[in-house]
Amino acid sequence: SFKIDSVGTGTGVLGDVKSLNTDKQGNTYYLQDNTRGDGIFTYDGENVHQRILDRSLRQIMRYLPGTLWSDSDNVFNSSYDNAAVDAHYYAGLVYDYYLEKFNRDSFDNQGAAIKSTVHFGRNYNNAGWLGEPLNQMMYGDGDGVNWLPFSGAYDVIAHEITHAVTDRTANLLYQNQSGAINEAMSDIFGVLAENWAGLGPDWLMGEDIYTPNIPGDALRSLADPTLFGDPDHMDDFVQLPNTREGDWGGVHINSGIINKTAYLLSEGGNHGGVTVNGVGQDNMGDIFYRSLTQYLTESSTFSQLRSAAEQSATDLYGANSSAVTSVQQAFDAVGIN
Ligand SMILES: CCC(=O)Oc1c(C)cccc1C(=O)O
Ligand SMILES: [Ca+2]
Ligand SMILES: [Zn+2]
Repeated sequence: SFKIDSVGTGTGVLGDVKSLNTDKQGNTYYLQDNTRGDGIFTYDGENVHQRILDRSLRQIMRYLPGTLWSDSDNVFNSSYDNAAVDAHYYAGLVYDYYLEKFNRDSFDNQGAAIKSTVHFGRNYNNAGWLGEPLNQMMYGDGDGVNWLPFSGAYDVIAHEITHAVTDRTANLLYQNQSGAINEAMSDIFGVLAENWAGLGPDWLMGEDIYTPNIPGDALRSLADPTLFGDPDHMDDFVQLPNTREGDWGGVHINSGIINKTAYLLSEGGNHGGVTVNGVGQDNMGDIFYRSLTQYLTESSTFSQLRSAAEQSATDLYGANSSAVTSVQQAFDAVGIN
């Protein structure tokens, strides 16, 4: 069918109004943005019962991606619209971030369509990137106490899309140290994208949707992971079983050590008895992006990330550059050799 670009408006999870690229077919408007790559598509998961989600991915796949989001007047201002508005708008902004900062055309660098399903499950406290064969994001509505709808936070959406970037590049195995690097990459580019978009600047993850009744907290902090119980040094690496209950070896926990490394490399500081001279957010982002896309592999360890970052800084700024020294300082500060 022919694509008819149109521009609507919508109200997000936090009540902010934003313009949306939509597709007009007849007298119906769809959350289909034809202006970026092969398109950005937002679907309604219709709150298919939680029971289904607790079953296998096979069960879930029968219900995804759901129904392409439609509207009669191109004004997406009902409360049920809020999660879809943000999923659509922020996915576009993440597409723009990767294109502008790294000249990367969508997560596969070939303009892949970015698909998201909102209202996934019932009061579902979860968000995620569903890889092959679905290749899409899913966002739960949250329970309203611990979480607001997950697409309401730009850093969360950038976190999820970065999982797709990782899958198509280093493809870091989602367990133990490689999994913690996988998680840290999503947190790092989640924060960098949010700061780039002027929606920060902070070094927190998920602060806009986490515990709406408690101000100032977040899911994770990159500046000080220990604020929310995560380690910031190898001495405190948490050994957990490689099981769902063990967070696959603590991928969302030990990521704090790599998150701290990235924060120190960017902002500088004293940690673990080491002084780090910061290189700034842009240079840190370039070093981690090059590490992720040129040097890391699916089984990379923290130590191999250090080598990748040193090599990336050498490629970008020269062997004797201060940036290479800063990389060494940052990894020394968290005890990664
Ligand atoms: C900040 C985004 C995040 O961590 O999302 C997840 C949640 C809320 C639960 C389970 C997995 C993830 C993830 O994407 O790693
Ligand atoms: Ca944030
Ligand atoms: Zn993640």
